[in-house]
Amino acid sequence: MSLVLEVNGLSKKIGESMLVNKISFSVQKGEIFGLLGPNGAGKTTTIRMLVGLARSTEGTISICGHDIQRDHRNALKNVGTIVENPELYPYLSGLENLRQFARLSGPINEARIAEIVKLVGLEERIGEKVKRYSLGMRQRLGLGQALLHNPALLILDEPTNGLDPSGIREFRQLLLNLAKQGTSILISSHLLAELEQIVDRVGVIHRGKWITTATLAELSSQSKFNRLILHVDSVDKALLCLKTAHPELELRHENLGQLILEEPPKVLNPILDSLLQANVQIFKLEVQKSSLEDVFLTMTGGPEHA
Ligand SMILES: Nc1ncnc2c1ncn2[C@@H]1O[C@H](COP(=O)(O)OP(=O)(O)OP(=O)(O)O)[C@@H](O)[C@H]1O
Repeated sequence: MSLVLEVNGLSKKIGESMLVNKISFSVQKGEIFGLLGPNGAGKTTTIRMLVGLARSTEGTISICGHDIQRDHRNALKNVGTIVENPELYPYLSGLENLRQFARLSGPINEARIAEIVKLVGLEERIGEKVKRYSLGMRQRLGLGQALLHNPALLILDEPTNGLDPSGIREFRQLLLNLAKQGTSILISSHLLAELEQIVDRVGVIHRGKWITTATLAELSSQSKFNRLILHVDSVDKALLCLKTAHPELELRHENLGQLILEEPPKVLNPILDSLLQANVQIFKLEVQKSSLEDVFLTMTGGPEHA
């Protein structure tokens, strides 16, 4: 598969701070790649370098084979972006905004504009002034602007910030459709849950350093804990029985009727046999693995502190 974006040893230093520290990753054609990291991790700084808004201190960025420093114009010709909020004129209609943007970004004809309006699902409202648009509609119009010149790579910095759940869902669907048609997408977020449903791979960044590049399945396989929850009629009876018969077990008792076994053994028969012999009624066995979010939090040093 061909590489649309290749980043090698990229750093950004301001004063004595390394905002981004020798990161390397790549994005393939038609891939949705999530750039994931807690607040202040260095996502925006990275993206600003990728779209030519900031200079790197060291390292290289290549977009569709063009080095961003040596061949700035050809590299950036292949990029569409919304960094922070899309820049829109509120007193112009959606269509006038697109036309204005088209004039600025090169020869783009009316047919392409109409195609974009359809693609971002704004046909019915495109004649209205943008100041009357909801945040979700503005975001879709911004996406339309970014796509007018049919870029191979779309770069989005936290694009669903502030959108309601239905706005997020629509936006997600749009991105999935674009990727299916071959557009590569780099999308940043500080929330794994926002990326989970669309990305092929994620790159985790923390304090400017690259932690890992992984598919969601690979991340999931790094789950740290595994627990078994036994739903029983009497936790006291079950606890007494298991502590005597299996003192090696790590048991916890949190909720009414539930006994928690951390890292249970592979074969459960001896445990269940002991409980049955002690006349404990077992209603349900529940297995819990650490979630992807837990894996991410572990990698980045626990929940964020504002
Ligand atoms: N111009 C600057 N000078 C010095 N430090 C900066 C500058 N811009 C950003 N920083 C710092 O660099 C770090 C990375 O910031 P960046 O905005 O790239 O993070 P982020 O991952 O995008 O976070 P968020 O999710 O909060 O937007 C932060 O600690 C930030 O305070």
